Amino acid sequence: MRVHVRLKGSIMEQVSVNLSHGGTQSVFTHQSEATGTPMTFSAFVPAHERGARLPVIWYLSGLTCSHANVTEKGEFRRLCAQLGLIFIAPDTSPRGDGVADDDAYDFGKGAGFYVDATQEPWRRHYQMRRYIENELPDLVAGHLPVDMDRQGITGHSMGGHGALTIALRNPGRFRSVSAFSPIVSPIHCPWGEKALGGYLGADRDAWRTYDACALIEDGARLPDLLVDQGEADNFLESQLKTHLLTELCEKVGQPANIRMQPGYDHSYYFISTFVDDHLRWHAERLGKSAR
Ligand SMILES: N[C@@H](CCC(=O)N[C@@H](CS)C(=O)NCC(=O)O)C(=O)O
Repeated sequence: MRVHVRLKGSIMEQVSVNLSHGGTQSVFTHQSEATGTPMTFSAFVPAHERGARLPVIWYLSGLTCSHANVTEKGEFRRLCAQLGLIFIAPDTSPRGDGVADDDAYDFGKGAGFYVDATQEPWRRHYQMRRYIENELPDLVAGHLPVDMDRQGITGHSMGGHGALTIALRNPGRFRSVSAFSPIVSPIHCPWGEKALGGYLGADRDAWRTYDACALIEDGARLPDLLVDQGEADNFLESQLKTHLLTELCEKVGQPANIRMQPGYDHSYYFISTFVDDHLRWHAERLGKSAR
């Protein structure tokens, strides 16, 4: 079934829709003004009464991912249906033949790092901050039954970095913030140095607004924070460096529940194990659904 939904002059195409746990799991595409490309995202909407508006969780994915990874492997739908949470999963970069790319998995397509690129050849299409912070919320608010006063944000790895930095830069927008194995300080790890250097140029001061630890050091705060991190994650020591966030939160009095989980790795087996905890944690802070 393909449905064209037209609103406010924009067209969002429903590429697929499947009934699941009584709600609808859809995939949508639309032409993005921010990236200048078609963009795809998935949306789970629980069963709800006509006219009801439900709280929304934004889930930002990690390196190499599209909307599909968490949609297929995240195991979030049963509890989202029970708790009445809409779950939105965007893509991680612009896509298409005319979009600049790199052979490496950690730069270019699938690795947008949720920044607005300023450098060539990236700046034309790699405008993921503007897309995630502004364009997609406006589109979703206009088309789906979301209550934009009850938003939570989470993400995995590069997407955990995205969730933390977007929440820190937009105080008051998100009532709940969490992350799975986030990159807590891209300024201090090879993935981040490569991406921020490539997309933003050599001036490291320009990177700080894309670094959760730097934003907290510069005074930004979250309502509170839940993080789960596997202790058997291959990327923990070299890239994720969870201890930097733990120590900083303690130092500046930022409330945070940062949990190290013995034996768990970086995969969706880990995420799907703890996703229920995160959804309940968000639901507690987003209040009861009106349904
Ligand atoms: N082993 C991966 C490294 C990248 C990776 O682990 N990506 C994580 C996010 S940082 C992921 O979610 N991958 C997709 C999946 O597991 O479905 C590769 O080289 O492609």
